[in-house]
Amino acid sequence: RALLWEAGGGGRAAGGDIRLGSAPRLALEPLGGKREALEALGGKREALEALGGKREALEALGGKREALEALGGKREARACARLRAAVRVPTVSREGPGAADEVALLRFGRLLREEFPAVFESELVTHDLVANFSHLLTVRGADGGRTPYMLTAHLDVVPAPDYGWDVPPFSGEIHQGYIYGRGTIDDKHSLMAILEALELLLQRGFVPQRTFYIGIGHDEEIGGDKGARNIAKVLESRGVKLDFLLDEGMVILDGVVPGLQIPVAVVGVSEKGSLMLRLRVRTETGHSSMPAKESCIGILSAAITRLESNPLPQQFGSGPERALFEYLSPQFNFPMRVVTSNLWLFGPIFSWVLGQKPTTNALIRTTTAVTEFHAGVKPNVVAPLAEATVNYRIHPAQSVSEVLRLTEEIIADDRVELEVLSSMEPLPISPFDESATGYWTISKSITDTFPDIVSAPGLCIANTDTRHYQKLTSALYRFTPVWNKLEDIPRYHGVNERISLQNYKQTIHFYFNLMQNADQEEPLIKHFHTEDL
Ligand SMILES: CCCCCCCC/C=C\CCCCCCCC(=O)N[C@@H](Cc1c[nH]c2ccccc12)C(=O)O
Ligand SMILES: [Zn+2]
Ligand SMILES: [Zn+2]
Repeated sequence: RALLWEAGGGGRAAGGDIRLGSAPRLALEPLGGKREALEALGGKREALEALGGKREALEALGGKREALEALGGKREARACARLRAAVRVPTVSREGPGAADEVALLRFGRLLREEFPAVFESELVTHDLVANFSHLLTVRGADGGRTPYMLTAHLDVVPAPDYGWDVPPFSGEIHQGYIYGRGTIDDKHSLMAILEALELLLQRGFVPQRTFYIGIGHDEEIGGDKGARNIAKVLESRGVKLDFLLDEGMVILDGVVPGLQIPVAVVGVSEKGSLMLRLRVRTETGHSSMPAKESCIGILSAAITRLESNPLPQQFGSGPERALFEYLSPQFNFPMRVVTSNLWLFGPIFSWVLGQKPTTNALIRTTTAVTEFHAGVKPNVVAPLAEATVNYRIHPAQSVSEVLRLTEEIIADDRVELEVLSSMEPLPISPFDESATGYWTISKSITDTFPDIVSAPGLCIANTDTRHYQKLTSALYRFTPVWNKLEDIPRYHGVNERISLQNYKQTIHFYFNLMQNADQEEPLIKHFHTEDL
């Protein structure tokens, strides 16, 4: 069937080729494959209509030939279309009971089955649906004697109100060489890239030596208690032990680490703990013409001010952040190289420097974030109740109970009640020494994909599903190869979340390399190379 693509609207012609108004060749050449490319754009006529016309479509591609070259060919164009389709399914997780969009979750499951036929129809692959919406894939290896490993990702996303976005957050639009939308870096890029890599390898006749699992949770953004927790239980009930597990987490940082001249891929070998604390003050209510000296709002505000002006003590040197800077030391510019190679001497001053910016401050201490404040009922009523939420992310050198004790000391006011909403201790440090095969498999796959960057172990400052898998392995790693400049960091859970076409292609290559590297005993040799893709 042919498509008619006229300026100002689409329509289907009775026969013939794709028609593109006044400049057909110009548009078709960069598309490099007519129908396939248009299909790759995500659904023929609908996609073109969504793109809104010839000029808009080309603009959406962000520079015609350049954008398609960035995609690198039909295969990449299809992969890109699949990620865009994934973004268009609004698998939003919200706090509270019954808040999951079950229709979207089911639709997403169907999308995976339809888009990755080689995976879902392979005799090597078993698919388990877990807790209705999560997925566990078992890819059976030829050598049953080798310890399996696991890749994990999540299919849910945080909410994305339209406000502030350059394009609608669930449109998956391409703009100037980037795919925009909620989930493009957290975490649909990783989930789709894992399946793209497996699909490609299976199409090429790849039979893994060792079994591996792919776990896809559906509620990571609200703690993973249904998805990842039950995937882990299924594996535990089967007696599975893992060599290592790789989940989302840390990323490639370019220009984020002060003084570092080259980009660094930080592999999270530990993860901060978390404490969600409700602060509550109750006072007598009544007519606002006769207020008491202090209101619950004033008392709670003062407590919060004390918490914010007394950050918890820095812990530099007692967690994995030290290893990060020691690994990276040769790559720093002159004064920083001296500092980072003599941390025994410069540790305190370096720690002070790190404490000046939110991104690096998060590495060295338990952070205190006041995230909610509610109080008052009416302008002329003395408020009976003021409540706030504080979210601590706990440095591995501290514990939940220590943070609670310090909070009480800092607030020093019995009128402020504390209620623990949820808590989790920091996760242990996973091995990254020479014998840590998981760490080195990930590290080698980073180097294979990005020859010009360094990788280093570090601390994951946010939380992931990995804690649910602790009974299966003590080698838990957190990394996806998303390339971040400093200005990109607020895109996580923020507006204009996006991934470049080039970076998405690299993400697929990373997992493609990893699935082969994971099979190798020393030396690591691959059969299929990304140049063949
Ligand atoms: C020199 C290094 C500088 C460091 C710079 C750091 C830059 C970090 C860049 C990106 C961070 C990306 C984080 C991605 C993983 C995010 C996972 C996530 O969003 N988790 C949520 C939800 C969550 C999951 N489990 C729990 C448990 C307890 C609380 C919340 C959650 C989150 O962490 O809030
Ligand atoms: Zn995530
Ligand atoms: Zn997230």
